[in-house]
Amino acid sequence: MNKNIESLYNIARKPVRKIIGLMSGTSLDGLDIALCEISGSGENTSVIVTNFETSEYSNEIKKEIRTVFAERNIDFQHLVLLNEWIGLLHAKIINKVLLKWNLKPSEIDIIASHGQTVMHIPKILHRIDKFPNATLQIGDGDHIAVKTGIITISDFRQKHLAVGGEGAPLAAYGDYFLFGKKDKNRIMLNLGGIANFTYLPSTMNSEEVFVTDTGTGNTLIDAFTRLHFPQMAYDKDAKIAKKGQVNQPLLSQLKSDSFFKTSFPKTTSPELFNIGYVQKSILESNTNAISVPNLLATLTRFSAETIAEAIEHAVKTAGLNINQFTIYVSGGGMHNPLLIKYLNELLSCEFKRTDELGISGDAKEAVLFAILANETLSGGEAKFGKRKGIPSILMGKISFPN
Ligand SMILES: Nc1ncnc2c1ncn2[C@@H]1O[C@H](COP(=O)(O)OP(=O)(O)OP(=O)(O)O)[C@@H](O)[C@H]1O
Ligand SMILES: CC(=O)N[C@H]1[C@@H]2OC[C@@H](O2)[C@@H](O)[C@@H]1O[C@H](C)C(=O)O
Repeated sequence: MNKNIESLYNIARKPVRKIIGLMSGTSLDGLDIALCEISGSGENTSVIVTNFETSEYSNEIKKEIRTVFAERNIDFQHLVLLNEWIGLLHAKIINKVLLKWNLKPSEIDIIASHGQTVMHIPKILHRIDKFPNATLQIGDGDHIAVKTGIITISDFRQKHLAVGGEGAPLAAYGDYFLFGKKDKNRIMLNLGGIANFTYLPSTMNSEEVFVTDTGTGNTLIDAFTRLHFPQMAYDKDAKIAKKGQVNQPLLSQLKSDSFFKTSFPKTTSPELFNIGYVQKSILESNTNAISVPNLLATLTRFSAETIAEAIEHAVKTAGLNINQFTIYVSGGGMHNPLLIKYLNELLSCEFKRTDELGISGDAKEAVLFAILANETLSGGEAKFGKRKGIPSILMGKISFPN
């Protein structure tokens, strides 16, 4: 037997697997690295996150990615170069972090790499009949495997597309395995660049579980902060937005896009929610004179209202009331006090962070990819029915170090 297949077989049979989950999201803030000790699979999965770190991207890295990120007209050579460069970069970051954590690569079983999304275009975004839903994550897994010496599972989203999904959100699988609990109605709300939530009903019926994006989370707030204050990555602690007032005509215009009327599950990306989207809404609502604090307050309210309305809709459709739920928040937006204040005003239920369930909200997405890799290796029993958004499939491609 090929030695790599033998290692894979042995890892799959281990009682506890050490899996590094990697996530670099749409905010381009850095690479999240979560070292997880995972045992079991499916509903019997349990995880201990032993180490977590975000390796901040330098301005050079952010600039390189932004030249292609969500852009329709790019230098094609640059994209091809970045695919290799990001793979090498992620491998270098892992090797450095392992040294810092005093761990040898041979102590790690698997790396689960999400890669860097550069374009996410479901049919509702590209609207070209003959083409399917599409998404692209770059940073090839082979580079990571070869440069770290660790078997790497990557490119999770393509399988979801192959069975008719939109390639995202994938959070529901891990959310259900880790946080689903009989007799507890839970919403797992991730406030990333794009916001999404997983609906976990107290029945624990996997066929009722679903996940959907709701629209923008932090991406527009970040984009306009950077546009007006190029030295700032984001509006830390909402210092600027807190000084502003919500502009109602602009808010109504922002909320008028057909995305918000599309049924669940749905996904979106900065291909839709970008600076141009807001500038068009400003023109159409005749609010050109809006101040920067008022604009940031309005964009924050836009995120909050669209999230709250999507959650209310899901809960009402199930014949339940929001006060029967606890919302567990994760993602960088949980640190934005104005966004959290608005969400609290709009949704009359208990809010907590996923930290209270044992997984830090900053680490959650990286952990979720470790869970997907664990399923690919040792799971595959969980059944979610035949629904489009959460098909019962295993995802990821396997790269061997040699
Ligand atoms: N102290 C803070 N105050 C306000 N906003 C914050 C704070 N800390 C983090 N954020 C927000 O969180 C963002 C980073 O979030 P996160 O790392 O979850 O994004 P991501 O993983 O790239 O997103 P996605 O889930 O869409 O892929 C920052 O760009 C900023 O908008
Ligand atoms: C294509 C892509 O990278 N989508 C991300 C992004 O960030 C949040 C939201 O948009 C979500 O759909 C997804 O990531 C999470 C991890 C997911 O798939 O569940």
